[in-house]
Amino acid sequence: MTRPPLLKVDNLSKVFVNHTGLFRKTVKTAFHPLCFTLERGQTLALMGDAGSGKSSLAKVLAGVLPPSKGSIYIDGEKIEAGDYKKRCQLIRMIFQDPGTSLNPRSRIGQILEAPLLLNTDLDPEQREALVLDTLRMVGLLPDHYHFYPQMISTGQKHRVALARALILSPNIIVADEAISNLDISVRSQIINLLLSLQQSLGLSYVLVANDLGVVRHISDQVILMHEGHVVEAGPTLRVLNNPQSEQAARLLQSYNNEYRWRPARF
Ligand SMILES: Nc1ncnc2c1ncn2[C@@H]1O[C@H](COP(=O)(O)OP(=O)(O)OP(=O)(O)O)[C@@H](O)[C@H]1O
Repeated sequence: MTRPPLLKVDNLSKVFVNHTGLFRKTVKTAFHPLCFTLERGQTLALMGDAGSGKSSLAKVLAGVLPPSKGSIYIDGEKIEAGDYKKRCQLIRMIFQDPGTSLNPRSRIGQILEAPLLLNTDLDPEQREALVLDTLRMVGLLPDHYHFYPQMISTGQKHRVALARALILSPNIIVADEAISNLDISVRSQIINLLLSLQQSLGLSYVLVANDLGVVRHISDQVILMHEGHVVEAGPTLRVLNNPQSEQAARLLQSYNNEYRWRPARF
């Protein structure tokens, strides 16, 4: 029997309904029904112009937002919307600005311990050992356990955010433009770290990306979005080098104009 894909998304959609008065509401479709699969150890980049639905899709995948319709399967098993405990052991999210998503009043050790307290039965010693291992895995020192977020650099904050996502050993990490605002050298270090973790742990990534250089360098598949619709999807090099529609070509052209990043070696 063939193994199911690691991630299968089936007719997933998101509509925001906001009540603006007693009998009034606004309805906004963030993304229309879409389907895709992602294999183990592979990276999918979500690209598209502002408001095309990338962040909403990332949040629905990670369980931060409930879907309006459709299903998500991991390893062939359907993930139910309310099953947070199971979902966060399979799929974890790094938010748009990891710097501000770290509580300034908590030490790094406490920040990393929090998901373990909520989701595992590990005792304090086991939790501390796992936190220290995870700090090491992302290139931080045991001493960082006692630091507060404001005592470390932006690049180190990104490493902490990555450690927090990794600590429950998920199969998939979803990152919402988590690397786009970094300066070039820090960005290269984080990208290299993501790639080496992917190789050693067999992780899969779904990355909301706004830089063609990054997408070309790290992703295997791309989904191009516009106004909540998938304009084009497929293997990265095929989509970037040979877009099949005028709309996809136009979208890529706008990224070309903003091209900023090239892989660098450290
Ligand atoms: N909570 C919300 N309530 C209502 N509409 C929303 C909400 N969040 C997002 N939207 C709308 O859904 C659409 C998709 O937004 P989303 O943030 O997913 O797009 P995006 O591609 O990530 O954009 P950006 O690159 O600017 O972050 C937009 O029109 C946005 O205004």
